[in-house]
Amino acid sequence: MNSPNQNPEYTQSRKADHIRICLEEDVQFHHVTSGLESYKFHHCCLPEINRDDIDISTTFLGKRLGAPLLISSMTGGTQQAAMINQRLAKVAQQYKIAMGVGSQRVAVEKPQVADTFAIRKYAPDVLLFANLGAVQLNYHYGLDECLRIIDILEADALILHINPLQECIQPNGDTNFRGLLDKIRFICSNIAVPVIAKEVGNGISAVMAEKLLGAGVAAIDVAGAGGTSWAKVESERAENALQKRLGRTFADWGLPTAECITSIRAISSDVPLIASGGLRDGLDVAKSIALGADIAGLAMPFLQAAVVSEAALYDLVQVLIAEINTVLFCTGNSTLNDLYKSGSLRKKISTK
Ligand SMILES: NC(=O)C1=CN([C@@H]2O[C@H](COP(=O)(O)OP(=O)(O)OC[C@H]3O[C@@H](n4cnc5c(N)ncnc54)[C@H](OP(=O)(O)O)[C@@H]3O)[C@@H](O)[C@H]2O)C=CC1
Ligand SMILES: Cc1cc2nc3c(=O)[nH]c(=O)nc-3n(C[C@H](O)[C@H](O)[C@H](O)COP(=O)(O)O)c2cc1C
Ligand SMILES: C=C(C)CCOP(=O)(O)OP(=O)(O)O
Ligand SMILES: [Mg+2]
Repeated sequence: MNSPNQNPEYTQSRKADHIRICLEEDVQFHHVTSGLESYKFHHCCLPEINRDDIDISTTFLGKRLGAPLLISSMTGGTQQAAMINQRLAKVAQQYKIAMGVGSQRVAVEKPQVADTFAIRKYAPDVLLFANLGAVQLNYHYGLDECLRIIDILEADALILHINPLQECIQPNGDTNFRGLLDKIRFICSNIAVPVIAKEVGNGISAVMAEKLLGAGVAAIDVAGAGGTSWAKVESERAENALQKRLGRTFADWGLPTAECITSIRAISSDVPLIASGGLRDGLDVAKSIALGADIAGLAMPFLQAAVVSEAALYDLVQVLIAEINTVLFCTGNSTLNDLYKSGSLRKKISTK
């Protein structure tokens, strides 16, 4: 008999739990922040540019984006998830921003739900990321499964998410992480699309980024601490007091997003770098870019808008774009590259 964590119905119901818990419970970090609030842009009173001339387009992994934004990997596998993915894909296409889907393990275990991830038809021009837990490579998954999930999405890249803390708290979580770097290396050298290594809200350090890049990973999504806490989410799913307590104890564990961005950019000037984890507005996005990220991902804000309506998603992206443009205007920069090079972002002196 299958253990619960290899049971397709169990995986599918976990996907539904994740959406419900994220929307209904307070699962944000409380005591650790993204670190972005410690930075402030230096205001420029005379920008000497026309706001209409500002250009926030960029290129990531060879594809042109209208703005440096990513809808972070979230969902798939249920009817509600299909609706969410469809809405997200349409807004991504409208604004030419990047998008990831949630872990496609459920589609491997239960092929009937593969179509809940099949969003290419709604987003023909969008940079799309497939998604799988790296740990599955220790649980009978290999090249075939990776190729299958890339194919479902006609994805431009494959995200391997790395989530040791979440798997520790998750009832029946997959916690054998032994030897994964070599398995990631094998996948990287045997598939045609780039592989992105991504955490889920606890951050990737410079040391680990270096190892992952050495294994052939093409890009890093830091998914740092300060936003959605997956220890809290899984603690809400706890089946006993120990699991509940474990989730509480580690609710605020991880490396803040700002720290991950600066430390990884310091060891590599050219690694394609995604900032995410606790980014909540266009100011956070602009700060991330100024710190060295190429694009910035948000999960929770997109989920909250997606369950309201497609119109709410259009509103959200418009606001994010207006906020990024306003930062560029009020710092006197016309492009994202100018912003990065300008030194407009300063670390605030602690007043404590
Ligand atoms: N670490 C955690 O995850 C904790 C979560 N909680 C949850 O908060 C709710 C209310 O708690 P209660 O005991 O009535 O007391 P309070 O709401 O008065 O909070 C007591 C302490 O817990 C912190 N806290 C409250 N909510 C959270 C949260 N969601 N995440 C992290 N820290 C939090 C508060 O810090 P601040 O207000 O500065 O964030 C405060 O220091 C309960 O649902 C409880 O499960 C409670 C304690 C710890
Ligand atoms: C409902 C939901 C489901 C998620 N599922 C996945 C997933 O399957 N794979 C993954 O890599 N990350 C997943 N994430 C994590 C996000 O991509 C992101 O790394 C994390 O939530 C931190 O970003 P945030 O603070 O903007 O929410 C999920 C997030 C949400 C809100
Ligand atoms: C939800 C997040 C943040 C990552 C994936 O969680 P799961 O552990 O539920 O994903 P799979 O095992 O189904 O890949
Ligand atoms: Mg998992």
